[in-house]
Amino acid sequence: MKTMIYYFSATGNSLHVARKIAAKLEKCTLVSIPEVSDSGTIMTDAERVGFVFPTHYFGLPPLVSSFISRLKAVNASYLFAVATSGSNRHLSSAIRQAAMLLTKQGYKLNAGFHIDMISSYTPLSDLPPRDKLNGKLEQADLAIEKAATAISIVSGNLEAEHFWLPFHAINKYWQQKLLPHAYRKFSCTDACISCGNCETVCPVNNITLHEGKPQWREKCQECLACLHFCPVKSIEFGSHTAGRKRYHHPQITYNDLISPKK
Ligand SMILES: Cc1cc2nc3c(=O)[nH]c(=O)nc-3n(C[C@H](O)[C@H](O)[C@H](O)COP(=O)(O)O)c2cc1C
Repeated sequence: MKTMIYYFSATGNSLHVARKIAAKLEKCTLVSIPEVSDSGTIMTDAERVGFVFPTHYFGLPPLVSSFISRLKAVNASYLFAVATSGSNRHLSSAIRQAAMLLTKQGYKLNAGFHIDMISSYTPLSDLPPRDKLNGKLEQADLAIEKAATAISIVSGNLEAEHFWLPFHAINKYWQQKLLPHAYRKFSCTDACISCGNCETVCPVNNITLHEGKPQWREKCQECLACLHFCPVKSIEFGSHTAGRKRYHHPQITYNDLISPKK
């Protein structure tokens, strides 16, 4: 069964999940959503089509919603979505949102999974200590294995999202009212070594170096890849990230996340 998995990942959690699922399937291709986001309609003739993405503000990242709305999966008989997150699975509308977008396109979401991992949203809370972090990722690997098995046997397992409507509303508010101004909250300290990693790792090419220092424009998705992959921790977002740890999934590197076009 020909399979296509479209993923978006800023700090590697979702890419790790996408790779683990792909390893269980024959004839599976992984495609980075930002890589194809500039094209209009996205066509695929795969029979099994999946989406793997982080939960952003209790729902879908806008890049992912826009992508799903433009997909033409002409032969698809099984569609699945996997949302990675940093906290409790019930506080999300991501799978429901993906299902609604697909319904609008005339498709049915057959399976949806939440994988609790490590939160990349360090403006809210710092990372756990290393042993706790590793333990959480081990638990996540078990959940990924279960989801991958279900997907490999085309099981129709759609995980419930209780009270999804308020979270859907929060996600829309963030997308419409807060996200357009998010880029203004980034700053760069004197520790910056002008390496350009932030510019290269930004999935939407929203950062340029000006006199050696990063400048953020309006297209920001608030994914925080720039902050987490700065080798000298010189990038801050708002006033709470200073002194907090940086994160990427231990099995995913900076090179795995940068676009081959760069
Ligand atoms: C802007 C933003 C908002 C987030 N919102 C949530 C959230 O509402 N609930 C949650 O559990 N995790 C949230 N997270 C954490 C991510 O969903 C989680 O760390 C995810 O696995 C990151 O995936 P990635 O490494 O593939 O980017 C948020 C992260 C970011 C950057």
